Amino acid sequence: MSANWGNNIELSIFGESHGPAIGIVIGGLPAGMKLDMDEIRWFMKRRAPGQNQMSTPRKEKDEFQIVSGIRDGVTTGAPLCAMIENTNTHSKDYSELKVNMRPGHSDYPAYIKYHGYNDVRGGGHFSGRLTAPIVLAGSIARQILLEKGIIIGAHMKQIHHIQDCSFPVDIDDELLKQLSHQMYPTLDDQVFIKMQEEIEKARMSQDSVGGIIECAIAHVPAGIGNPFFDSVESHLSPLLFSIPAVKSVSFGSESIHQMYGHEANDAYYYQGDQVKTKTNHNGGITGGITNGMPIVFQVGIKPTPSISQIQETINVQTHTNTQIQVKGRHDPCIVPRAVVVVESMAALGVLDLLG
Ligand SMILES: Cc1cc2nc3c(=O)[nH]c(=O)nc-3n(C[C@H](O)[C@H](O)[C@H](O)COP(=O)(O)O)c2cc1C
Ligand SMILES: C=C(O[C@@H]1CC(C(=O)O)=C[C@@H](OP(=O)(O)O)[C@H]1O)C(=O)O
Repeated sequence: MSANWGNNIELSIFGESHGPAIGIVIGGLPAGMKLDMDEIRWFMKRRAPGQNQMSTPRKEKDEFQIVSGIRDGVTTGAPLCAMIENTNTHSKDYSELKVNMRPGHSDYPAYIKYHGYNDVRGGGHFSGRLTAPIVLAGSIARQILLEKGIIIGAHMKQIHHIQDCSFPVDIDDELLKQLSHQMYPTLDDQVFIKMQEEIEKARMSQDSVGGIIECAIAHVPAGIGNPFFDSVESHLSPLLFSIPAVKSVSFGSESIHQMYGHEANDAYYYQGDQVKTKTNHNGGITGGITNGMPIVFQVGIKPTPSISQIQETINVQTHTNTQIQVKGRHDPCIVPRAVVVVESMAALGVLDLLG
């Protein structure tokens, strides 16, 4: 298995959901950066499981230990290694899943690729739990980016059929800061209650729902990125697609393909010395290169695969068709906990792009 990424920074994640610990090694961080540990803890809390009925009941505090790369809270420039213990595993829930493959999860392809040696407990190395170290690394990246004036924020754009508004063209820094300090950010504050009801409805029917997260990265200067293979979209997408359960990534206005050219083209204008566009349907990127407007993208997340309804599947030991009823503790919807994961991946991607 390979779990490494990055050109200018280097990320390597490790661990399994039911192993002793999970963690990350980050190389290429600047030396002399004072880390705000309380802010890192806040972002970790936004993702942590077990906080209410919208989440898996598995309670994990997600306290972290930084074992290298900082001294007296300041980065030394050496690779930073951070670890998070797994403290609340119920591995018995997974005893049947070694042979009965969960539809929608990694079990069957992983069984084939790793000849049955892969750890299925809690999703093993495929687990959404591995996004905890990603949030940790992303929180550090955000602090470095903020020194350059770059601010990131995201909101729950859609849960099942319930929709929030889209980002306005002029995204206020205060709005992004406010979003990233909310546990479950939406632009329309009336919509969250409906989203919550939709998740609860799915949970009560032993089912799950998915949705869309929309993210904005403000103040990335114009001129970052390359044409073709290393366009900004090409650079951010692998990180976003590596979040478990992400099935789509799109940049700019979701409806751009339904527009006429005169609607899709973002008209330029000068505001003092600053070049801006009147609309931002291209999401701050044209020709693979940033144009100075906020980078805006949407990430589509599928419904959680592990649901407790009876489903059709196969038993790979007996080679028979069978049925499965998944036990254990699962998120009825991944979206609320994944907002900060998307923000974190965005931060890591932009930090790597800036070099
Ligand atoms: C934050 C987060 C939490 C998740 N929680 C669960 C869960 O409780 N149960 C589950 O079956 N999948 C959960 N997933 C999704 C699975 O890990 C994912 O669907 C699986 O690894 C298969 O990968 P794929 O959906 O990308 O194909 C979660 C993902 C994330 C990002
Ligand atoms: C623990 C987390 O989420 C887990 C992600 C997950 C999966 O299959 O992705 C399966 C569940 O694991 P378990 O059966 O051990 O409770 C979730 O609880 C977390 O995100 O921190």
